Amino acid sequence: MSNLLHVDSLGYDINKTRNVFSDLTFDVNEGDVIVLQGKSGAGKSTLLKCLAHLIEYKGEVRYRGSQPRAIGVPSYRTKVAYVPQRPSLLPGTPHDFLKALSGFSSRTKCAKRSKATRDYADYVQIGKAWGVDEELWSRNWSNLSGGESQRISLAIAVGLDTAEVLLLDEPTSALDPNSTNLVERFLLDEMASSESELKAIVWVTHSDEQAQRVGTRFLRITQTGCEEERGYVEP
Ligand SMILES: Nc1ncnc2c1ncn2[C@@H]1O[C@H](COP(=O)(O)OP(=O)(O)OP(=O)(O)O)[C@@H](O)[C@H]1O
Repeated sequence: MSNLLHVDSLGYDINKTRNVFSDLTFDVNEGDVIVLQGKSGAGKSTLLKCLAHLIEYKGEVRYRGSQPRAIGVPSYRTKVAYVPQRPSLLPGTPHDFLKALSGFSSRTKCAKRSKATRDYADYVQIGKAWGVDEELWSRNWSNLSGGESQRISLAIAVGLDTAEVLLLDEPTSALDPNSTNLVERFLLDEMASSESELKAIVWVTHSDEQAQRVGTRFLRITQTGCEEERGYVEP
């Protein structure tokens, strides 16, 4: 299986003083669903942000052998995409957001099946499969529930279909068991489909059951490094 991300001696300090983690070295390969483990505050969300090149870090991350800056950070982020646990409060509606996103040239260039220009209806369809009513796409983000905005953000990330690696931060934390099941199934089907760009997921979850259902690898991070576990272990 080909290597997608190589993470070498990655470290993150808050304000250059407090060390959150250091010396994280691991690979993300095609077919991996890596469940990130670590106690609360260990830096799981921070690690995802580093991998998405959203915050400054020490060490190196390479995507298919190249550094994000060499690829161009906006293009890199279309290939290695971060979906936050709680979408930051965006202006306007999800529909407005999609229109703005579709206009970014980095996305248009990367789209294999012209999904950057795919119909609004296609995204709505993905959302519908997860129980998101069409009407919600035209509602202001600020008036959506946590679970609604979480599913819509994920539907947008998956629908764009430019990312080979998705970085998911507790993607179903606000969902009921049925919606959780639908989202998990959809993501694993996308991973298995040769039509989809998606080739690997780094997944943060606090659910033991979910970790067992979706994980193919289990990586524990600590302040001083990371290690592979045989399965999910409660922090
Ligand atoms: N901007 C920031 N300023 C100060 N401290 C921060 C900042 N961002 C994160 N931290 C701290 O860094 C540490 C790692 O946070 P992070 O959210 O990555 O942990 P986590 O493992 O995802 O936690 P949880 O499992 O509770 O979601 C925490 O101690 C957090 O308080």
